[in-house]
Amino acid sequence: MTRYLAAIDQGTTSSRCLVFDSDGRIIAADQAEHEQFFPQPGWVEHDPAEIWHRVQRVTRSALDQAGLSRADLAAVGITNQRETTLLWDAQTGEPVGNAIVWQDMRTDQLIRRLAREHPEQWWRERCGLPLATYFAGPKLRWRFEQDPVLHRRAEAGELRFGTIDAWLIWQLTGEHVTDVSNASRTMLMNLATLDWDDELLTAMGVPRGLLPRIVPSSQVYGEATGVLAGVPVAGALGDQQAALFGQTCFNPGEGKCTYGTGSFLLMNTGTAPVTSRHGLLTTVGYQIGSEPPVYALEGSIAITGALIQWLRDKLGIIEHAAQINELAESVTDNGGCYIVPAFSGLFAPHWRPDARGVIAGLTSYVSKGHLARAALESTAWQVADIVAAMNQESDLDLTMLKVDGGMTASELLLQIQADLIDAPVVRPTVTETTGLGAAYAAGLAVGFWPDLATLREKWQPDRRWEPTMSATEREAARAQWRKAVTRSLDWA
Ligand SMILES: Nc1ncnc2c1ncn2[C@@H]1O[C@H](COP(=O)(O)OP(=O)(O)O)[C@@H](O)[C@H]1O
Ligand SMILES: O=P(O)(O)OC[C@H](O)CO
Repeated sequence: MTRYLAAIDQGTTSSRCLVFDSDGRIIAADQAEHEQFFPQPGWVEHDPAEIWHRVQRVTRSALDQAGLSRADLAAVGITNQRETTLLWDAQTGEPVGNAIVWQDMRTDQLIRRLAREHPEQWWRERCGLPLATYFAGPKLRWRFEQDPVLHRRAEAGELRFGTIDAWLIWQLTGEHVTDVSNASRTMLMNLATLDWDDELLTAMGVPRGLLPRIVPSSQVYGEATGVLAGVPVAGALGDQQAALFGQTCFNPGEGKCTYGTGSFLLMNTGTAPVTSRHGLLTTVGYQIGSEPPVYALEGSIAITGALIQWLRDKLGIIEHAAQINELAESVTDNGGCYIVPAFSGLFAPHWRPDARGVIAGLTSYVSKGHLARAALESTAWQVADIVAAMNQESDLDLTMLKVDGGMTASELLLQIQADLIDAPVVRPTVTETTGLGAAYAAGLAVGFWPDLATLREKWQPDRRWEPTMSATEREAARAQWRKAVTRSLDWA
């Protein structure tokens, strides 16, 4: 009997496989990191073959841990780091070079050229995204400009393009498809038609024959071979959209923030896309089968947990990420110190590739405790800026923020967050919402769960943080934070 669902969560630093029971509880999980390649400053690459090996390994071992065989699985869902771009050979299936990761900034100059070819508004109207190094389309054009032979091969139909979802589905089933939430991050898909847009393809120099077929987020794409032989591959979502789904944000105005290496706040805006005027992205949230798509507004932040890793690995002021909290609790405030971790420029709502990190307000009074507190505050301030932009954007005010991701182990961070957004912050019992969302999408497609209402019933709060800070105190601190942000600009 098939009583379980598997989710493959292929993230920026690691790949996970999670096995869920019908109540949405995790019964087994395994995780493996893959190598990060930094061939030049600002460049980040992954080896697609290594990723596929890691995915197979964690899938096998999660099933072993649970004492299950693949016949026990009703379906598998895929969720993935988004925007990361790769090419493979259509015949052999071998990757052609490394994947260019979403954080990679090599397309900076190209982006400036693209901005001269078409104004910002032209891009936004079609794909809902600002021109930025972040997205897949510019990465693809960069590869073709660097290597005209590659471009000729693409035009001759010898290559396949995909984001990580498409790569994994291709490996598992041999189908060349991408889910609509991932496609909405390429700058190649038209947000209204949900098809590849001829004007965008011409602007990016991308031949249509290279591209996967765009499919709903919840649908059977094919049957797996190999490690999951016979299991329907039945759902795929970009990882942040999967977390939105796993947090059951099914109604307009419901939103979540996932705090990991970076942080990503998405708010469901319903079945019509909302064009951002305040530096957010318009993206597809999810699409269930033949139902209309659900859109979301997103604020993407490149560096949050990665700052804690930097304090650990490069400054050595802590040994383990969790120690940041003890250190931050050893002081009562930030001692006047603000950190703006613009290591890869600033993403939403600023979109400033020229920004670089700053520590502002240093005096000889500042201790490592103050730095630790400023580091947690920098995460909360960046998210608060997104919440402010979200609330300006539409009449769907976020009245409560659902949170998840590795950094939500920090209760201090979540209290600071509630204070800075002046709204409650709620952490659910299952914080692996990304994997859960992918499992939900796959489970709906095969009838394992009947409907969204059933999924919503499974969401349980674990803990809630209420704001305690006075408005005067918050606005004074916000003014300091904003000043620190201006100091980070126009550096690179
Ligand atoms: N107890 C903690 N307090 C604060 N930050 C933490 C804690 N534990 C982990 N982190 C941070 O959370 C991040 C890992 O979260 P995770 O959701 O696994 O990230 P990702 O999916 O992006 O790899 C790391 O950047 C780490 O610095
Ligand atoms: O893999 P994560 O969790 O760092 O998420 C990365 C995002 O999908 C980038 O858009």
